[in-house]
Amino acid sequence: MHFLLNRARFSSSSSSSSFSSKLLLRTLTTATTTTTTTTTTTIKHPAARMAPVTPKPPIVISGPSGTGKSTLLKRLFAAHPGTFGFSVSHTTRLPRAGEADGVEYHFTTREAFEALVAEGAFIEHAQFSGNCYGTSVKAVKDVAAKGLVCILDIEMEGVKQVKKTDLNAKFIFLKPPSMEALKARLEGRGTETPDSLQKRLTQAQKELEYAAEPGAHDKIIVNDDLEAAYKELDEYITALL
Ligand SMILES: Nc1ncnc2c1ncn2[C@@H]1O[C@H](COP(=O)(O)OP(=O)(O)OP(=O)(O)O)[C@@H](O)[C@H]1O
Repeated sequence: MHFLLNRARFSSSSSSSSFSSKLLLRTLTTATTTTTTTTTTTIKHPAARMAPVTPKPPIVISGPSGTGKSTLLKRLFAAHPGTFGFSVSHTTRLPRAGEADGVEYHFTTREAFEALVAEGAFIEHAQFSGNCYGTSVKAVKDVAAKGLVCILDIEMEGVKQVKKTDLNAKFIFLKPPSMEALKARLEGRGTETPDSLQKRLTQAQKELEYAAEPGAHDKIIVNDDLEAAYKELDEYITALL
């Protein structure tokens, strides 16, 4: 549940109140699903002779709580309007007034939700305030199918789950300059109790150890100077696009 709550905090500072945006699962792709085989064997229309568009991979950004993921992603989204798409999460909670199935969420029963869990449909799922929430692999692919790029802002366990899927994601790790700086940022954000601060710092240590494993991530960015970190992130993602 820890990582989902993190996303909830992110969302509270964003314009949307839906859980789907809290998870920040967004598909970054410009592609259709046309394959090379199809285009070389069946095309007749001139447009179809063009080189097939390569699907852009979802981009997973992870890093300890307080390292600056939300800060950098907000800036990235603002700088590239129309590039990123939001995935729609599943939830067992009832729709609120104005919420439509398939828009804010895929509203589902607990039985249906558990069936999806059993078949391994979710990248991550958790309970929050008595309701289940989950982000499915299909939800990420659905955004990609709309011609948008997906960013998944998740923690270490989510990263490991994504690696088990066929999403072919790219993994960026945002690293704090030091544990002291991380602690200062979390304290400065004013969102933590002494207990939650300690939990986040303990978890941060685990994330840093995982990130040190060879091949855990495709790109590691140290968020020391915010401008420099943003530039590095923007350049890396732009190159992927
Ligand atoms: N390079 C930086 N230098 C100093 N402060 C920073 C820097 N980057 C982010 N911050 C500040 O650190 C705090 C934590 O950043 P942010 O909330 O973006 O972290 P996060 O990784 O999204 O955390 P969580 O995973 O808990 O959502 C914020 O108050 C932010 O303004």
